[in-house]
Amino acid sequence: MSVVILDFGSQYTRLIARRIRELRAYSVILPGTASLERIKAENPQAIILSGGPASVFDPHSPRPAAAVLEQPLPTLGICYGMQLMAQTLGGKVERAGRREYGKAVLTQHSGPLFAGLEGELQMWMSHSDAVTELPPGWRVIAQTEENPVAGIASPDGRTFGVQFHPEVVHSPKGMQVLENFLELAGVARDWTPEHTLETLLADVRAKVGNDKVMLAVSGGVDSSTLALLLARAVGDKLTAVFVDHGLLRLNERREVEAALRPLGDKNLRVVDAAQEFLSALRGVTDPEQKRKIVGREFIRVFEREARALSEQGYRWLAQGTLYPDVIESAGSGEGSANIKSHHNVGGLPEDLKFELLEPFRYLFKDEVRELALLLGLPEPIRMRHPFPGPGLSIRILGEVTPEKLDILRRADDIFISSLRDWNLYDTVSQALAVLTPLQSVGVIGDERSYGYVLGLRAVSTVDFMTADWARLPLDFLDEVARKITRQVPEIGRVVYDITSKPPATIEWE
Ligand SMILES: Nc1ncnc2c1ncn2[C@@H]1O[C@H](COP(=O)(O)OP(=O)(O)OP(=O)(O)O)[C@@H](O)[C@H]1O
Ligand SMILES: O=c1[nH]c(=O)c2[nH+]cn([C@@H]3O[C@H](COP(=O)(O)O)[C@@H](O)[C@H]3O)c2[nH]1
Ligand SMILES: NC(=O)CC[C@H](N)C(=O)O
Ligand SMILES: [Mg+2]
Repeated sequence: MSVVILDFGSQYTRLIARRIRELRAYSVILPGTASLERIKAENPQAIILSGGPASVFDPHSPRPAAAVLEQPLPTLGICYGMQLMAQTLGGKVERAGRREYGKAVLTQHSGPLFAGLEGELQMWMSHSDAVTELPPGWRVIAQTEENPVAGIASPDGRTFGVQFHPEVVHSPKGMQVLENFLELAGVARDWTPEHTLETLLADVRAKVGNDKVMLAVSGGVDSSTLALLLARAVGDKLTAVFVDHGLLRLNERREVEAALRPLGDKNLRVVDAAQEFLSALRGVTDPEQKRKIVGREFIRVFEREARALSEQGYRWLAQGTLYPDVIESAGSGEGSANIKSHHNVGGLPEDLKFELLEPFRYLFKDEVRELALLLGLPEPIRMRHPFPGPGLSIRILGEVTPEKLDILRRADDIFISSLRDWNLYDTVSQALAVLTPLQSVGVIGDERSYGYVLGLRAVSTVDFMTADWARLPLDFLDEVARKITRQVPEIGRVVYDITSKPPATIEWE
């Protein structure tokens, strides 16, 4: 039993799948052009047509097989999906007089798709085409000020189209719309994180067979959860490698080694590669170049270890890659833009000798944390703030030098330990310090000083795709700034970053 999501290239297709999982239903994403037989093979109870960048006027735009829209299963078309439905079934789509982008308000809505939702509803829109005539017998079920056809229902009341995107967080009641659709369609709601875990275990076993797996493990939640999953799936075919690239935080290597000890000495390798990383980064200031260098150096270390450890070599390199890493690196194959090359995706060298094993590639951080709970990952690692693979190299703006690493380590440690002392660590999703190349003038003991500007950043977020800056108490920030300028004399000024994502990202590079 499943919900089949037909993908027409929307940025949000994976988000639709994620929402369906959150509603405890099982979903499968297929290409928008999949045949009806292929769809039927998934035993669907309902179908969702995603949005997409194409326009239904374009003769080359992707279309569902003709029979798909004529079959009787309950279907929800979102944006481009709704436009496809309307056009194919005898209605009309036209270029809208005014585009709708961003927040829109449904001034009117009616019927079971909006059950439990009263009054005006804010929904996120992103379209320039609009349905202007309905297929015979269909009804309008939602309108905005700009758009008289923001939602439509079929004559049998089981198939719907919505011009807005119920799957994004900026549609605060969008989940209710999706849930209503699943209810109306009678979709089974018994898909739990336990099921996800079983599916991942089975997939890994089927893929790996008798081959050996090298796991890149960082002590972060994603790769540590993956370590437990792989240990369960493939047992002693697994070797975990933790790389100390010289870009770790104060005491981090010791802490990570202690945390990973349960994997067993035999299955864990800690590699000191600081010299290689630092010399490869020498003189480099461009953020993308730094990321690519780190990505390449990581792989060179894994290749070397693989050769040293086993004659037959390792076929698989496992990484704790998540979907946001993939989207931001434009590796999703869905036409999204390159925001930054995550070292583990867009930063990989082209001549990679491993096959990648990335079971979490389509999951989001909070979903991995759910799996971590099931697998018994200790709480401090499960709730640890993320720390990017390129480490402090992307938190030192400009060139990375040993001196700057030392300054940043001491400052970062004061910030993070103060968060713990004030019991604030768990109230934010991620916190970090950034060393800028700026220097500014100050006065200490009547003398002029000239020190670096340090940025502090703390954010709250669920999926790390969007984030808001954390409203940390002013007394806390005051204490941290005093401590840092007192204990790290190279820093002359401390600033707090009050930018959300978007428009900024969480890291500064
Ligand atoms: N120092 C490291 N040694 C070995 N592998 C690493 C290291 N840092 C990162 N990686 C690999 O890169 C992947 C992506 O890093 P990322 O920081 O996003 O995930 P994580 O460290 O597992 O979790 P978190 O996001 O909580 O830090 C990791 O899952 C891991 O496979
Ligand atoms: O392993 C990683 N390799 C990378 O290259 C990388 N870049 C960003 N991040 C982390 O991803 C999340 C979103 O970050 P941004 O808002 O800065 O894009 C935040 O949690 C970042 O810390 C990375 N993690
Ligand atoms: N987000 C979408 O699905 C957009 C659909 C179509 N490209 C439009 O502009 O209307
Ligand atoms: Mg990490």
